[in-house]
Amino acid sequence: MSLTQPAPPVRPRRSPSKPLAELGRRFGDERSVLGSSPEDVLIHGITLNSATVEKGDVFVALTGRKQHGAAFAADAKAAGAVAVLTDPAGLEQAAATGLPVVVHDELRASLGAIAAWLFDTDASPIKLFGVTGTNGKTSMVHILEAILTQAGVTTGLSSTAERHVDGEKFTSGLTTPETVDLHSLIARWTEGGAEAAAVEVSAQSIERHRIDGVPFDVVGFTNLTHDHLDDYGDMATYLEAKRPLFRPEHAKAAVISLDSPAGAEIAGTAPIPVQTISSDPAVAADWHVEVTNETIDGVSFTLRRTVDDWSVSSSVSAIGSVMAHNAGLALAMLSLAGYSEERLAEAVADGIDVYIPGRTERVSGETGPAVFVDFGHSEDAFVRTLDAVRAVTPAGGRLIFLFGADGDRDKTKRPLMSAAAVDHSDLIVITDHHPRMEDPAAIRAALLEGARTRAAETKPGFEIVEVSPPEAAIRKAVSLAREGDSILWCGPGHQSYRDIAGVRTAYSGREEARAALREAGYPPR
Ligand SMILES: CC(=O)N[C@H]1[C@@H](OP(=O)(O)OP(=O)(O)OC[C@H]2O[C@@H](n3ccc(=O)[nH]c3=O)[C@H](O)[C@@H]2O)O[C@H](CO)[C@@H](O)[C@@H]1O[C@H](C)C(=O)N[C@@H](C)C(=O)N[C@H](CCC(=O)O)C(=O)O
Ligand SMILES: Nc1ncnc2c1ncn2[C@@H]1O[C@H](COP(=O)(O)OP(=O)(O)OP(=O)(O)O)[C@@H](O)[C@H]1O
Repeated sequence: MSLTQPAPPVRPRRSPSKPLAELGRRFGDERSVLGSSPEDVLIHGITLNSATVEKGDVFVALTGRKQHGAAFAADAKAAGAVAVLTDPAGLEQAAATGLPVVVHDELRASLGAIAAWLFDTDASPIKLFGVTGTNGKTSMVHILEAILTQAGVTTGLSSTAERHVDGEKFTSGLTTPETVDLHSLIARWTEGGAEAAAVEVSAQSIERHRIDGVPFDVVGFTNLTHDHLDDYGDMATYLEAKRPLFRPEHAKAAVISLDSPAGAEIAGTAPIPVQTISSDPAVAADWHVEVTNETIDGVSFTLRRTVDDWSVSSSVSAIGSVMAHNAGLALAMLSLAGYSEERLAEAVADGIDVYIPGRTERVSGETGPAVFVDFGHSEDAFVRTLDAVRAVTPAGGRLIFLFGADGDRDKTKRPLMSAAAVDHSDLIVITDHHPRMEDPAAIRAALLEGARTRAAETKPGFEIVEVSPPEAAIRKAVSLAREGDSILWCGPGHQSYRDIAGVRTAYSGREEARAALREAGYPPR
């Protein structure tokens, strides 16, 4: 796949086949132009992007932020589209192609119903799990998948990192696919015989109608902490963007973590059955998670249900107490969905064996410093992952922290990220991440200022190094580290590119870290 093209949606192998006339009747208005024999035109797929059109598709031309999709209707026709579905603003350009055009006033808000009709999503027997929250969504859906697989359940997954179908892995574009792509994915899971699927649900996807018409059985809430304020302005607005997931039109029931203040707010107001979970024994909740051991290979925990004192002890092969909490939340969601306690306990009796791509992922081998690559890009994620790595760093070992910040994203979090870095590590290396259209030196300068201010206040003499580009920064971090030290690199996670001035350049933080270790004489994992 090209780095600049959208990831192609996952489609069912047996394409749907529905008459254009029915699409027009159900969803079009009087301005629609269906041509002379719409009963004979069959729709076999649907897409929002001209670059991913296949023969027989209806092309959805939406009003975008930058442009109108109808500008690409001719490209869609050339690629095999048989009709265009658009809003009134797109009608003229769409009709100019000579293709039949179905017009709908509130197009984005009706795409869920349209996709559910085309893919028969309502008839899918799959148990659907959705997870939202600022941090932990990707980790959660991979943990849900791991537990279900260990319980013998055939499973699908949709995360920021990957989509999983029938044992096959597909590249993700958006965290939560566009509406029509999500319904298409559910159709593919259904066709492959999946019994359950776990879907990561971003706040952006809720408000942009991407999960419309998707009947979640149980949804989970991890936390709400400072991020995305470029999109939402303040935390109250950000919370409002998450809230609709916990309404009957989207979900039948929910498990909500009380570990951030927004949890109690959502749990107290959600008009669906809700259970709560906390890692604080002093907080009243339906479930409690207690961490019992942390090692470099993972974390052990006990999950206990308040009502009957039922408990299960297990471990998860990912480091940090947050991963124990994520595993507890996942088990509580599965229990609420109807999986029996016996089945769940048996599934996790030998631990939860999960690989979460680029989340506190260890890339170092048996010798040299322990090196972890992570996707964290917020203050809370920094604190949690730094503490997780600290807990598995041998006594006397230093924790070296390498990080950058996203360009063109919430700038207000930069000083907070730097302060967290100073507070929770022993030495920091500031570098670049995705500068996007910003000047990378200016982003580093903001991070440096935040770090120097915090260090001057609380840790005089604290060592701060600035190195650009990140390929050089990770080598610098490795050169500074000794046996027994740990290096945590937050930012690149699972990704295989960097966005520099709007151009995606091939690049993998995990591979750069492995190369840096190899060059230093430490065979990596
Ligand atoms: C702000 C936002 O949500 N933007 C989304 C939106 O883009 P847009 O409105 O700017 O689209 P546009 O470029 O004006 O184009 C208009 C229409 O023309 C179509 N088009 C465009 C070009 C072309 O060659 N052919 C074509 O058909 C586009 O598909 C689109 O439908 O519609 C596009 C097509 O579906 C999305 O790819 C794009 O997501 C962008 C990539 C994005 O970054 N979204 C972020 C905010 C997002 O949703 N993030 C969350 C996760 C956040 C997190 O947890 O960190 C997510 O769920 O991924
Ligand atoms: N429950 C949690 N609470 C706080 N931090 C967490 C939690 N689970 C994972 N993290 C950390 O948060 C960061 C992001 O993790 P993850 O990718 O699972 O979350 P996410 O919600 O999918 O984020 P994104 O939307 O950015 O992909 C990582 O640093 C990870 O180690």
